[in-house]
Amino acid sequence: MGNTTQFVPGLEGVVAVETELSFLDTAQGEIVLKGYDLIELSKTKSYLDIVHLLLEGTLPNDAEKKALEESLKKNYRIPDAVLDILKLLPASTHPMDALRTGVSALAGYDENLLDRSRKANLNRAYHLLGNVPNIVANSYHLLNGEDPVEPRQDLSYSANFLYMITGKVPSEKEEKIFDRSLVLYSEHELPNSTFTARVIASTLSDLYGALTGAVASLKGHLHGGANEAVMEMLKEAGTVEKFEEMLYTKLKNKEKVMGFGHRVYMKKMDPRALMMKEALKELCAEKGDHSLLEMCEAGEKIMAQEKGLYPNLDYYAAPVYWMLGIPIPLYTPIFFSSRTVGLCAHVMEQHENNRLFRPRVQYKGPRGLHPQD
Ligand SMILES: CC(=O)SCCNC(=O)CCNC(=O)[C@H](O)C(C)(C)COP(=O)(O)OP(=O)(O)OC[C@H]1O[C@@H](n2cnc3c(N)ncnc32)[C@H](O)[C@@H]1OP(=O)(O)O
Ligand SMILES: O=C([O-])CC(=O)C(=O)O
Repeated sequence: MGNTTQFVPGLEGVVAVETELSFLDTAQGEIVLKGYDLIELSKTKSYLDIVHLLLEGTLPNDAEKKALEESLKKNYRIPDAVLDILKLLPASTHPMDALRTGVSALAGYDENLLDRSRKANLNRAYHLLGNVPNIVANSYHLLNGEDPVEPRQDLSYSANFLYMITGKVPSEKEEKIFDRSLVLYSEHELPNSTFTARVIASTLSDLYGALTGAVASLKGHLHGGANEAVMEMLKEAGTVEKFEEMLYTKLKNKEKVMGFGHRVYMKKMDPRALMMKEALKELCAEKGDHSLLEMCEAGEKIMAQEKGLYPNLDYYAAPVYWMLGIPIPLYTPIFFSSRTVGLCAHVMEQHENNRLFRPRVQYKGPRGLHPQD
C-alpha cells in the first residue's frame, strides 16, 4: 500500500488489524469472541473456558479444562527474585506500576526469549496467566507492609485469585461473580492497551515487553484506570443526593465522568456493563444493602438525560469489586489480569502474521530553518 494523506485523530474508526479473535459488532449489539457472543458465554462459561477458547481456539471439554487448570496451577508461584524486586518498591508505588515492574521482570526467567513460535508464546501465556494474579495480589500486600499470601492449589483459578487478594476463601456466589467479571474483561478487540501490545510485538519484541507496555496503557483513566476512579467518586459521594450533585457539578465544569462513554459503543450501553449491573444487584440483595446500586442507577439516569451517555464495563465493575471486599487500587490490576489472555492471544497473532506498525505524520512544524540563521 502506498501513502495516504488522511489524518484521523485518535485513529477513530480506522481498521488497523486483521484478527480472528474478537469484533465489536455494534450494529448487532454483539461482542464476537471466536464466533461466540461474549455476553452469552459469560452466562454459562468460566474464565478458564475463555482462556482455552482464546489460546487453543475451542471451548474446552472437561478433560481439557482440567488439564488447563493444572497447567496454570503449576505456574502460580512467582520467582523469589521477582518477589524481592517487588519488596524493594516504595510504599507510594501504584499497584499498576508494581505490576508493570513484575511483568517486565519475568522476561529474565525465560531461557527461550528469542523464540517467537506459537508453542513458545503459548507456554509464556500460561506462565503469565499463572503468575499475574500472584503479582497483582502480593505486590499490593507488600506495598502495604503485609506478608504475601501463598496461592492455594485446592481452590479454583478465580477463587484463588480472590483469596490471595482478600485473604479469605470466597463464597460460591462471590467466586462466581468475580469469575464473571474476569470473563467480561478478558478480551475486547482493539482497545488502546491491545493496540499498544501489538505495536510493540510488531517489532518482533517479546510477549513480556508487549504486556509491560499494555499495563502502562491500561493504567490511564481514559482506559482501565476508570474503574478505580468510579469507585473513588462513589465513595467520596456516599449518598444518592451527593452523587447526583457531584455529577451535575462535573458536567457543569465540562469534566468527564469516569465509567461513561466508549470510543466504539459511543452513545450505546456497553453490553458488559449490563451483566455487571446484574451482578451488583445480586450482591446488594445478598448483603441487604442497596446503596451502591441506587447511586449507580441515579448516575446512569443523569448521564443519559444530560449527555446521552451510557455506562461502560468499568462503571459497574467498580461497585461489584467494592462489594467483594477488594481494595480500590487493585481494580485496574485485576482488569489487566483478566485481559492477560486477550493480550497474549493478540501478540501471538501479531507474531504469526507480522507487519511492522510504522504510520506517518501530518507535519505541522516549521520548515526551511538553518542552524546559522
Ligand atoms: C473498559 C474501558 O476501558 S472503557 C473506557 C473507560 N474510560 C472511561 O470511563 C473514561 C470516561 N470516558 C471517556 O473519557 C470517553 O468516553 C472515552 C475516552 C472512553 C471515549 O472517548 P472518545 O471516543 O475519545 O470521545 P470523546 O472523549 O471525544 O467524547 C465525545 C464527546 O462526549 C463527551 N464525553 C465522552 N465521555 C464522557 C464522559 N465520560 N463524561 C462526560 N462527557 C463525556 C466528550 O466531552 C465529548 O463532548 P463534546 O463533543 O461536547 O466535546
Ligand atoms: O474497547 C475499549 O476501547 C476499552 C474497553 O472497553 C476494554 O478494553 O475493555
